[in-house]
Amino acid sequence: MGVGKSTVGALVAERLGCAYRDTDDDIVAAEGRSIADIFVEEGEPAFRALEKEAVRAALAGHDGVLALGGGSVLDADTRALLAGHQVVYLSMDVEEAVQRTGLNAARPLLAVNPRKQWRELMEARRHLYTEVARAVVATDGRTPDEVAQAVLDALELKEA
Ligand SMILES: Nc1ncnc2c1ncn2[C@@H]1O[C@H](COP(=O)(O)OP(=O)(O)O)[C@@H](O)[C@H]1O
Ligand SMILES: O=C(O)C1=C[C@@H](OP(=O)(O)O)[C@@H](O)[C@H](O)C1
Ligand SMILES: [Mg+2]
Repeated sequence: MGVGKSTVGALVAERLGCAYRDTDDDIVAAEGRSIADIFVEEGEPAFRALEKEAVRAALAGHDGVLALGGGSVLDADTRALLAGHQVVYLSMDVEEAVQRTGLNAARPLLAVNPRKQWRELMEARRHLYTEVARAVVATDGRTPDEVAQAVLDALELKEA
């Protein structure tokens, strides 16, 4: 969460001259309400069910760069679907995470004690990110443009 998947995903798509899509945006558009509202009104399991279908639909119907929500890898079927794709795991340390997400209420899982929540989420998820990733790109101290270039380099892709 907050590592720059959405920001860098759009930059990578621009450089490759291909389409960009973000499953969180798809969910918000389909539901007509924010991620935070979905969490509050329906709870996390309901959000995860929407997310699973959003990722499945995007992987089937989109050709280009896809940014996922940070929790999408919690679903085993989603991880299996990702196996055929060029998945990049963007990493950062906790201090960078707190700076990037700040006190932003858009991420309900970090709403209370973001530093502790982020650490705990990463401890639970790190192995899943590593499992699905073809490449790991560290983002600490790098601008979004530098991260986008590092992603292209890691996947050995050339700018269009
Ligand atoms: N490399 C970076 N350096 C500094 N800030 C960044 C970087 N990448 C993204 N950000 C900022 O961090 C915040 C979270 O980025 P976002 O792309 O929404 O992350 P994610 O989709 O992974 O949650 C945004 O305010 C964004 O502008
Ligand atoms: O990691 C998570 O569980 C979440 C990450 C968010 O997306 P970003 O990773 O784009 O912030 C969003 O899907 C939701 O708030 C839950
Ligand atoms: Mg995002």
